[in-house]
Amino acid sequence: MLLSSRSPLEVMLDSLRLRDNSGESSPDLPPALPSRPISKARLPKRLIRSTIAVQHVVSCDTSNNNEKLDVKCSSRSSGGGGGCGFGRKKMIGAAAAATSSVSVDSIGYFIRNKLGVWCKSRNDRWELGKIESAVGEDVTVRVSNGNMITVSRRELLPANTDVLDGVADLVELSYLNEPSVLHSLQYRYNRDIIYSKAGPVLLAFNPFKDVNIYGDDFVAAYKEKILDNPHVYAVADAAYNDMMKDGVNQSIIISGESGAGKTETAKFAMQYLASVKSQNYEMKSKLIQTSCILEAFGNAKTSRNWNSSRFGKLIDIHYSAEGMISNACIQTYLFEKSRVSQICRGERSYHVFYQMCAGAPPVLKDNLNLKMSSEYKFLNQSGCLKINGVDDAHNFIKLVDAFDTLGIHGLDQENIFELLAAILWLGNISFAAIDEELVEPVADEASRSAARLMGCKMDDLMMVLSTNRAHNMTEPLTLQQATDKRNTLANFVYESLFNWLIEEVNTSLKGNTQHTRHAISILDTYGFESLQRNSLQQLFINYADERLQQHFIRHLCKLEQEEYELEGIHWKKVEFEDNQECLDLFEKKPMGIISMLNECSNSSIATDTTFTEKIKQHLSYNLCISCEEGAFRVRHYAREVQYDASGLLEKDSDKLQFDTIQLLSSCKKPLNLSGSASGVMNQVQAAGQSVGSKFMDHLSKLINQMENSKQHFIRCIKPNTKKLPGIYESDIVWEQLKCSQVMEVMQISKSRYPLRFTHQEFASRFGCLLSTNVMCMDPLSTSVAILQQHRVPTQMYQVGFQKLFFRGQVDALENLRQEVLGSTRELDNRFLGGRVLVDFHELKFGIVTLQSFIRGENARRAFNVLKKQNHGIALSSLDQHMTTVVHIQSGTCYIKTYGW
Ligand SMILES: Nc1ncnc2c1ncn2[C@@H]1O[C@H](COP(=O)(O)OP(=O)(O)OP(=O)(O)O)[C@@H](O)[C@H]1O
Repeated sequence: MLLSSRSPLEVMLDSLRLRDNSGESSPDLPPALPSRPISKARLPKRLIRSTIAVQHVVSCDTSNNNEKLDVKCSSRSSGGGGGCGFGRKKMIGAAAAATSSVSVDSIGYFIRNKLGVWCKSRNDRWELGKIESAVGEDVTVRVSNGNMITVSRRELLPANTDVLDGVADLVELSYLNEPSVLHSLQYRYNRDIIYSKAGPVLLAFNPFKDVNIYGDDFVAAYKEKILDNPHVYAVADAAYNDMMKDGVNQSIIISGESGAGKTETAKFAMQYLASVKSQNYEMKSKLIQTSCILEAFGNAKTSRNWNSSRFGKLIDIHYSAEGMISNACIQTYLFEKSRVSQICRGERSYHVFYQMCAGAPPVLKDNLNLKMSSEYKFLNQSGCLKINGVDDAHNFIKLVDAFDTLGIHGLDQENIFELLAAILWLGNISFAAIDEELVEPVADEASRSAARLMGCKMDDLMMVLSTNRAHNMTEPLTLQQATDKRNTLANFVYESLFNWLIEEVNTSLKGNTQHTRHAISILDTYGFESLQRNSLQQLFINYADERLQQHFIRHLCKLEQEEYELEGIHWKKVEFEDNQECLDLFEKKPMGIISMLNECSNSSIATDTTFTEKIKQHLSYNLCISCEEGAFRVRHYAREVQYDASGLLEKDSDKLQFDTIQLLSSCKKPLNLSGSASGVMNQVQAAGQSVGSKFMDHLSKLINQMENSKQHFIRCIKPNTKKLPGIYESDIVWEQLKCSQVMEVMQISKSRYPLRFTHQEFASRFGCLLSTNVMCMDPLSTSVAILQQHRVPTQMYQVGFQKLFFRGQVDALENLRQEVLGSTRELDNRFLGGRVLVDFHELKFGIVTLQSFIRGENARRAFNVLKKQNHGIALSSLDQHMTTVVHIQSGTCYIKTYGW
């Protein structure tokens, strides 16, 4: 009767307790609870002898009788019969038995006890249900809608108890299986709780709606620790506090698919970091306004996201020693310039074009000869000019405000808009046939406006668009060549404008570099892309994504486990998929994709076909690549993508024709177009570096910068492909969790030891907690003595060759240490206080004694003088009188000093 009212968790805990007590392995074992590796601590010999059996109290408060289970751990912790020797890979005896029982994820226990399970239904969906009966391999389950289904026991997974529904950190789930994790996340998502922790990673679900959890009040609540549930503000707060406390640079790495919410998350993190301390108002508003400019010029509507960032960015916010923002800097990479002249159906070019056409005031429109967006070919080619719910005209006003805040004023703004209009007019330049194949540009409103707005001669522009001039030879152009040349020119002008703007924004954010101490960097990466036609841009985006994924698993899966292995502590290795092979495909020198691409784009005889042949010849050993006619497929960690080889080399070499550079150099507009043209020429042509190899260098610098900082990871998740609120598509979510190896990271975190000290560090930090004199002991003996004296449960730590690893309990030791140090300080103060008082009295006594002697001496001298003057008149009576006065004076001084 009593048992029937108990929760399944309680039943399981009881069963575990009974098993532990009896020391036998029951056939009715529950499946693995969170694994608790056994301590490896071996007591140094000296301590083994002297230590009385240490009792580790394992609290099992969940049992009905509230009984405490006292496990005598002296043999375990002393490394005796249990074989728990310190610092070697050992799992013999009790420890080994524990491990094997932990690894048996027996569903049998759930079946026998008719507990809650997840079962895979016929449509391949996980359903929650209760075991009804079992015959052989077949198990009948009553699912949540009341229906009975019969499945094989292999298609069952243990379910967590209801109390664990919607836990803030998924690592707290007893069973970390696919349906349990998905269920927990859905539970939270349905309640608009979009942030959850997956161990060290923050999972951020895109709500596709306003969830009212941002703004000054929330910033204040996280700052003052009134709120501490998972949130991007909490991550930013941790980064800020770690920077201030440890004096180490921090980075917040935000990743996820396109449209998962990276840019929004980065904005919220920046908002918090700009407000965390009452910052300089000007710097704060400048920082916040940069997003408006970056989004107008670098974001566009794509099929996956109406506000997709078409560049990667790293924002460094530098702080002074007092925690005030001193300056900031933005680095961008892989800007998608081809979007200026080519857009897929249903997508848009950069927002700023539409904003200007919709919102420019009449005077500016006249000056630019500006038409509606529908009249420009670069904009109308995709059949999409508007975005639902977005007011381009209003955003234009916000853009101008942002320019003003960042100090980009009057003439510069005019020049920016002139270049934007020039690009639109360039797109409208048409070509007329001069013979069957060759063409020349038409001298009309479009070419006139483009030349005027760029500040070059119309004839020069016409000449560049009708011929190729090289080595004193002039060749007329075909329609395709002329169109490509025009588009390359437009793309280049826009990219130069974008780079110029980033420089201006950085100048404005320069602030006070002298007081800079440390920085927090926010990395908002490109999301993985797989389009219908994938070319160079997608190849590099996906390579960058692959690189960052390697960084993610290296930090959260590889390094952690390698350290445990190196230190020889007990650790059950969590297998994860390493994408190193795919990365080698790109990075290997001299025969990786990027090096080969670089070599081919610098060669005058290489073609796209010879490039793919080269790939086939040199990389076919790598299982992550396969070649086809005019294309190759790469098996990325996220999914397989087919890349079209045509045009790859040209895009990678990114060369401007010589006459185009000359034309740009002659432009009168001051936004450094000519400078950019020669700059590009110098970088690309002189150094012989292709876009790909430049990007690879840039990316490795970026990764190095992050390696040298403390890292905080945020993984953004797209809950559905419809981009709508309230829809949770489990398979879409699972795909993202699986690809990014979040499940493996959680499994590692579940049993990881987040705190670690070298023996030396631990001994010197907590040595003050030992009651006996330990000065002669080595650091390991001291450390173990501290752990034993303070009864730190063995499942809370492990002792490695050089380090101690902790899962917790260090806070308690730290508090004790503070108490001990606090009372020592008080004693010191008391002692010092008494000492000062004694010193004061001694000094005072000296001064007063000196004073009395001086006064006495003065009086004696005055008496002698008086005696001589009165020639012995009443000499004896006077003599007696003076002597009495002097004695009285000296006596008074003595009494003043010492009292009676
Ligand atoms: N926390 C949030 N609250 C409200 N809406 C959000 C949030 N995060 C994302 N969104 C919505 O989702 C859209 C897409 O988000 P965002 O642009 O940040 O995605 P992304 O991952 O940066 O995509 P891309 O890689 O294409 O740039 C946003 O424009 C916004 O409408």
